[in-house]
Amino acid sequence: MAPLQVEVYNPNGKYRVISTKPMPGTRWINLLIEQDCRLEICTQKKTILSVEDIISLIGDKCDGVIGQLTEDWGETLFSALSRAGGKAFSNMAVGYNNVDVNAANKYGVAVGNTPGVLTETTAELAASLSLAAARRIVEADEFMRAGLYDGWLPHLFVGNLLKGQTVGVIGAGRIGSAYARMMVEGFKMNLIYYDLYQSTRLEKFVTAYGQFLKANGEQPVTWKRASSMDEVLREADVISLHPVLDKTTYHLVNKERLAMMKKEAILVNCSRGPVVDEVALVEHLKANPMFRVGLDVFEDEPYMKPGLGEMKNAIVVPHIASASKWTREGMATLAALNVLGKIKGYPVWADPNNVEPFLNESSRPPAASPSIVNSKALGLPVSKL
Ligand SMILES: NC(=O)C1=CN([C@@H]2O[C@H](COP(=O)(O)OP(=O)(O)OC[C@H]3O[C@@H](n4cnc5c(N)ncnc54)[C@H](O)[C@@H]3O)[C@@H](O)[C@H]2O)C=CC1
Ligand SMILES: O=C(O)C(=O)CO
Repeated sequence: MAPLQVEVYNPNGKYRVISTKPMPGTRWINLLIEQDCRLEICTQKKTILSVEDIISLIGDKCDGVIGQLTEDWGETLFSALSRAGGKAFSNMAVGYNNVDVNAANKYGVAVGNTPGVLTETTAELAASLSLAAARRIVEADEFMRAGLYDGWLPHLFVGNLLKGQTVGVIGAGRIGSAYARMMVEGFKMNLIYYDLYQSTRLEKFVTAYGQFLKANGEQPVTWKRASSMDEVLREADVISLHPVLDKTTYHLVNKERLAMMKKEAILVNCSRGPVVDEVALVEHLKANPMFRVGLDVFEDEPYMKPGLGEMKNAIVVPHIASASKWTREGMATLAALNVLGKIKGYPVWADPNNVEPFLNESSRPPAASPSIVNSKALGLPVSKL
């Protein structure tokens, strides 16, 4: 196999760090090279690197790797990294369903992710898809560009008014809660949510906003924590999916559950494709033309299941929910600092829900790894900062 193309920074650095892709911004590069890392960025023109590609990048000596959510980080890669002396890996993503954390534990490799910095950006895309679906923006845009508009008509592209409707959130963690707040405050929707845990902050937010509306003579918004996911599916007009992908959430939305939803409901997925049974979804879209979806993620990325691309009632975008400049640069910084922190023997940041101090460009980041998902399993020290 011919060696993959790489760009090398600080060739005489003591620690060899690989990034399997070029990432936005330069701060992450500077932070690594200032701390004695030789950085090799793979610049090969190939969107998804195979396990063999990554093994060849790791080579005989490698201290840490920054990788992507499209890569299969399992036993083979962690054993290769460990043989090369590596102790650190970070996904440039908050989701890490592409990583076998048990395999990483076996080889003593720390696994980093990038929470928080993408919360609002991802929630904003979910909100955009919700609005685009409710008001049929993509269909209307295509109609206009096709030269079909010949004058205003009372029935032209009639959609749904969100105000006063119910928004349903499944997985009310960081992103799900941020999305819920946007839809409740921005569009005065009532909230129903389902999560394994209670989201007290979210509940307090909706209560306070409802009181504010009431004090101003408006209809107050309401919230409800559902006791089952099915309750959300039956009651909500717009449903957005934000859980992690694991065994419990695989095909969470299947044929039976689609059938429970309102005929004119909107379903948004900015979590992971396999949370929805996409074949069942295509059938449901065909049978229910007023049901609409906004999808950022797909079961077999980069592919769509047959028929999905032809459905007028589906809006599809290529996994761009975290794609704002600030967020992507911040993700690169967090991923680099996860790897650097482990290499330098720094402790793990105590609160992965507050990574702001790492993102402030005018000061040095704390001497810690921002977010290591297997820190407990590896018994890593926690920062007291
Ligand atoms: N489309 C995109 O570009 C992006 C996708 N994501 C996806 O969004 C996911 C969530 O991210 P965060 O909000 O930061 O994570 P988080 O950990 O704060 O939230 C996930 C929530 O899902 C809940 N959950 C887990 N299992 C569940 C179940 N069976 N039923 C209902 N809820 C369940 C958890 O209790 C938690 O509150 C990531 O794991 C990732 O897969 C994240 C960022 C960008
Ligand atoms: O962070 C993630 O999990 C993504 O899907 C991309 O931002």
